[in-house]
Amino acid sequence: MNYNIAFVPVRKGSKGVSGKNTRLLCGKPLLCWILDTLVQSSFFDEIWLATDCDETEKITIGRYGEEVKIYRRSDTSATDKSSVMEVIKEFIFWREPADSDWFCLFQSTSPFTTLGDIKKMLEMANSGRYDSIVSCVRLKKFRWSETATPLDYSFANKPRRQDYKGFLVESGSFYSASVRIVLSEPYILSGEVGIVEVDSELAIDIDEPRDWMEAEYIAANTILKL
Ligand SMILES: CC(=O)N[C@H]1[C@H]([C@H](O)[C@H](O)CO)O[C@](O)(C(=O)O)C[C@@H]1O
Repeated sequence: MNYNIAFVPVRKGSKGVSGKNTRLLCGKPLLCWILDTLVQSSFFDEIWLATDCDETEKITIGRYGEEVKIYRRSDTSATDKSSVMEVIKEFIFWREPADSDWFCLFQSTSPFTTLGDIKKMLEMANSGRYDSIVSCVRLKKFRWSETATPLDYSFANKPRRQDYKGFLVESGSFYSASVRIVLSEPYILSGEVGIVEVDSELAIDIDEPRDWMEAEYIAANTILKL
């Protein structure tokens, strides 16, 4: 069994939807949707929130106590230009987990990540077949090239949507890898990559105000009705 570390980075200066992590999505701060799921899962040996923001820290301590640990990320890893790898590497240099530990990044902007998706990802991790794992969603759209050529069919043989397999797109929900990969490679995905295909109805990645409205719709009409 791997030693599993869940890591959720947030920052106060988020653009697109301002203050989104503390904003209430159907009555619950956005950040708490993924943290609730991680805590309820009991799949993780450690759950970390990496933040530069007092308010997210306060909400997290108040709701989860010791169950979610706080990592105060540096200002340099929390600018508009910072890549997520900066805060991940900063955290790992500080925390010094074992090379064989399994590091799981969850984006709070995908609040409807399910226990089933996480279980599948950790089972794949435990199988020892993968160096890293990413969540993807299947889209049944027909892509076109910039030079006006259809990429997914020929004019002579266009499939019906029901018969079309579609293609996979990163959902943004989670990314995971052994600590060895995270430390030695430029990106969290590397080596033999496994894919967890997640439900396209739930796999939102909140970036723009329009995404927030869609998330509210999904929360009200799907999640809270389950
Ligand atoms: C792990 C990772 O790569 N995260 C990146 C995500 C995903 O690429 C996106 O959520 C996929 O949908 O995009 C950003 O938030 C963005 O471009 O603003 C930057 C962030 O570093």
